[in-house]
Amino acid sequence: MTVYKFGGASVRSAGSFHNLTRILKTQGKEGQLLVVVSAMGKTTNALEALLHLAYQQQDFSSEFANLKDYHLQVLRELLADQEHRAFRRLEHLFELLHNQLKEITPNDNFDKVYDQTVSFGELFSSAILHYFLAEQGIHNTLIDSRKYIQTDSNWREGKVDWAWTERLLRRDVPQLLQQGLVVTQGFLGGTNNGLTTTLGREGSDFSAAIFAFCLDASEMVIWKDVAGLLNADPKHFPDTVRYPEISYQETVEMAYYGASVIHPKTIKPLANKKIPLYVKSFLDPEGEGTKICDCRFEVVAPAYIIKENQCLVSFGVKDFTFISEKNLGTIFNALSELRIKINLMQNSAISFSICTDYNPERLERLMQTLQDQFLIHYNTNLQLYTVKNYNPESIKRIQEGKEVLLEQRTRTTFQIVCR
Ligand SMILES: Nc1ncnc2c1ncn2[C@@H]1O[C@H](COP(=O)(O)OP(=O)(O)O)[C@@H](O)[C@H]1O
Ligand SMILES: N[C@@H](CC(=O)OP(=O)(O)O)C(=O)O
Repeated sequence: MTVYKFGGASVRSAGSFHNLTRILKTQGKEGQLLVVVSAMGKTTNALEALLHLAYQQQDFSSEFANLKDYHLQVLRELLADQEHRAFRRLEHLFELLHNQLKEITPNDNFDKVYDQTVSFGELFSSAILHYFLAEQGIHNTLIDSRKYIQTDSNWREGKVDWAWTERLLRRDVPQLLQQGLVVTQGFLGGTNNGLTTTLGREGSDFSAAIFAFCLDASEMVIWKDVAGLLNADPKHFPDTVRYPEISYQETVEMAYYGASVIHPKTIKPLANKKIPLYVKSFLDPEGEGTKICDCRFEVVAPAYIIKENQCLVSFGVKDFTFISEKNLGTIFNALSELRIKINLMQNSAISFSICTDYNPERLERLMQTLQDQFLIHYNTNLQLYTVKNYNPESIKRIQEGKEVLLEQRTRTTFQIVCR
């Protein structure tokens, strides 16, 4: 079987749903296909904004109405029968979202209500896709990924119970695939007591890889708005080159450093079973794209990766003793407790610095935890630039016009934290 993943950009309008259907009709492999879909366009951001308003007990009615209108309008454009039961289904889902938002109080665990709220984006899009494909003559079964991808209650980044997930998927999905296409949501999981979890922002690629792994897919395809995996984000670099074929290892490193085209957790399950991953363009479905597989191609072109919205935090000792392993242990424990991930780190005699994604709430809690023991300073609004397979020209290119706050290099990788 094959797994296809369509992200927000490929389902952002009625036209995109038509395009997706064309891809299924023309590119559809002989055999069985499971389609994983993300929330439409920027819906997850809109849901995050709604959640913040509700959490602060502010009025969210106009933002809610906008989101509902957007989805209903797409459905109206897709279905000729304006009385189709898909409308009732969508109305019902929005009612559930509204109830969820109304019940939120500032005392709730934010991360827990985040998952119960932000997950609606994929419930909306998958319902729309299910009804629309059926209308287009593509028989399909919609399954609820929250009932299959089992996680713990590590809200916003649920840890997958692989054995349980595999058992559930293998029990039900193979027979559904024999009857036709299976459609499901990316990004979502569920706990064993029926609560919703999410797998981390942009986690639908990872969802697709979980399905591919558990169902022994022969290949997985992620459909994007780019020609394949490129050596840089074309939104920031005008002269990119596409990798026709690249190894899992190169890709996982690029994803780790912040190449947002693939979620970093996607590669491991696929590599473990040597399932090839294709990155293809939904704008040019016939195009070759990129094959990511168990190969060892020499990568010649340097790869440029930018992580935005970075924060550089320095922990200094207060008494001129040197930074010790004990100090580092204290800092790492606090980071791990607060789920703050280090993107880059460096230590000197009397201080230790980390570069991390900027999250004001977590940073505030980090300060509270450690300020008695360390002098803590931080800078925000920074970027982390990484060049893999660098050469002197590529280093010059990324340093130009930047104020560099921290620099680090290995034999293959050059990184700067700058503004
Ligand atoms: N190395 C890269 N190669 C290709 N695209 C990249 C790369 N790095 C970042 N991108 C960006 O990733 C985007 C596609 O990923 P994303 O927006 O997450 O897709 P979706 O949400 O539709 O799954 C592209 O539009 C491009 O701007
Ligand atoms: N909708 C979720 C999950 C996701 O993966 O989306 P996309 O495939 O559009 O990046 C998010 O925006 O984080």
